[in-house]
Amino acid sequence: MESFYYAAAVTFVLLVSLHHLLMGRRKRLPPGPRLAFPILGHLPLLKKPLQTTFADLASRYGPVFHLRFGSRHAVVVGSAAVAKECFSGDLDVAIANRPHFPSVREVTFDYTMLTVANYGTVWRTMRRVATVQLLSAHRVSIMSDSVIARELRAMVRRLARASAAAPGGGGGAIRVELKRRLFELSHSVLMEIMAQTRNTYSDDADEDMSKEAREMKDILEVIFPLVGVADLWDYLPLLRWLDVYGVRRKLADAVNRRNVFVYKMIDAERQKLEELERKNSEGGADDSDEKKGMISIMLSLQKTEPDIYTDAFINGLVANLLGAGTETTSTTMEWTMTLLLNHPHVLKKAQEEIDSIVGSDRLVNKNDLPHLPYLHCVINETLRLYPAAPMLLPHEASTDCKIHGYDVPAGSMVLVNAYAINRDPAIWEDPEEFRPERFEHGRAEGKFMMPFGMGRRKCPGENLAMRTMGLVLGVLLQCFDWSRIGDGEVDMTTGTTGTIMFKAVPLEALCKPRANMSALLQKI
Ligand code: HEM
Repeated sequence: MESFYYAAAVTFVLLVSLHHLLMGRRKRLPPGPRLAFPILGHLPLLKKPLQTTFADLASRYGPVFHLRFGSRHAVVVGSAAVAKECFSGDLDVAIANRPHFPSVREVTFDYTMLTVANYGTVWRTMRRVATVQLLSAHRVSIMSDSVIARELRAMVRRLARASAAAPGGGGGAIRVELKRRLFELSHSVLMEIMAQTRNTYSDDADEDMSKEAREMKDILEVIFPLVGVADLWDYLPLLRWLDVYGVRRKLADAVNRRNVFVYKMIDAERQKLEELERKNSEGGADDSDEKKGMISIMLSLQKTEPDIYTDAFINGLVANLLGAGTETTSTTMEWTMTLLLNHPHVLKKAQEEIDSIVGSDRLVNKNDLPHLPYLHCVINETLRLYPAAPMLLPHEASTDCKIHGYDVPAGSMVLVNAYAINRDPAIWEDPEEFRPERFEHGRAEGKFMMPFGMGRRKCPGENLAMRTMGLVLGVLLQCFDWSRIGDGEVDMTTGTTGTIMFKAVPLEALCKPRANMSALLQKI
């Protein structure tokens, strides 16, 4: 009997070893560095920012390589051809999930937000509401004439007033921290579209941000740097149990503040909706969806489908869009202005185009944008060099699949290095140079870049972002002259934390109303 147990145990061990051996043989993972640490895998070897480290690794291991992030497989894609393969056909679906990290869980109500939800019903419903009610071409077009134009006028007015109040008789150059103004604008546009709420401003000419935008910026400045794909806190349970670095505490505090902020918006909308319904029952109100904000529309849907449109669902979607829409758009505009300051001839050429097409009797509006091709080239060139999400958002394989002929096991994280793809020397001549002319006269047609991603999880806010950036940059260049503070070039160092490529040092610039615009600026 004893020998029977012994034989059974040996057979079992042999079968398990054979299975591992065969599986190991059959799996052909992409190449990658051999040296890895126990438990942590390659994590300690990765210098930040990751996009440049990954570009170096791609030159050694090829367009798709394999790393271990803790016990997780990570596959990094670094060429246009493989990225296109990833985001078409069945593979696009197979890698449409998002990896789940403890830090992300802290800020996304258990991964139920649009940006981080797995590919499935919740994601589909959120994406549909966001696309139809906020980000469709039709909505964006209506918003351009109303909300965006109004907020932009307010921004120009504040800058002109601050300049008029400048020491030495006014009208001179003032020092402006641009990111704050650009964040304020992106934020107030989204707030108005979602809740038809105007931000609270004091009359102080020096105030560059509303109370609400300041609060949201503070919240996002805590959250974004703590939510990345390769942070030790996410991989080492001990760090989390002891809450080393205070990550959990900081995230919980930021989420509480964000909840207070968003629920206040929702409550205010609920009251407005009740008022509207009361008037409507008396026969006197126009309650068409076109006139409502996104939150009101979801609150109406809540009445018929309460299980789907819960308060948590609405809160999550609003918080998510405020986060996804503000930092990306304002950071891209900050990079654009930085590049323009370091390339004054490009700035001048963009201004000349605006002067000749729009003139100085009115502000740039949405109908002008198709007639300002050089401005469009400037924005495209910025998106190529400084994509706000340089590795998109992380994807995850829901099933075993193949990328570029290599095996990618289910559960692997798939990272696409858009930053490196956009600078691929095989596609772009002198790829590191800022040269908007490369997009002129259809010259870049057929060339590939992916600042907004591709496939099912592609950014749904591209329309709104492109329209906002066109109008804001167009008006800022039309109304003001911009110059650097000091003689040297503006620093281009990128931040190293989180998934958004911030400018390490916020841009400050000198801003002076243009002489040909003084009559219009006084009327605004
Ligand atoms: C210059 C501005 C922007 C850039 C460069 C940008 C870029 C991106 C990228 C690269 C992704 C990830 C795609 C992927 O994972 O494959 C993404 C996702 C997303 N973006 Fe944007 N974005 C911008 C503006 C906006 C705006 C204005 C909004 C909305 C108000 C928005 C909402 C979202 C959402 C909700 C997702 C997640 C989509 C999903 O997972 O299904 N973005 N964006």
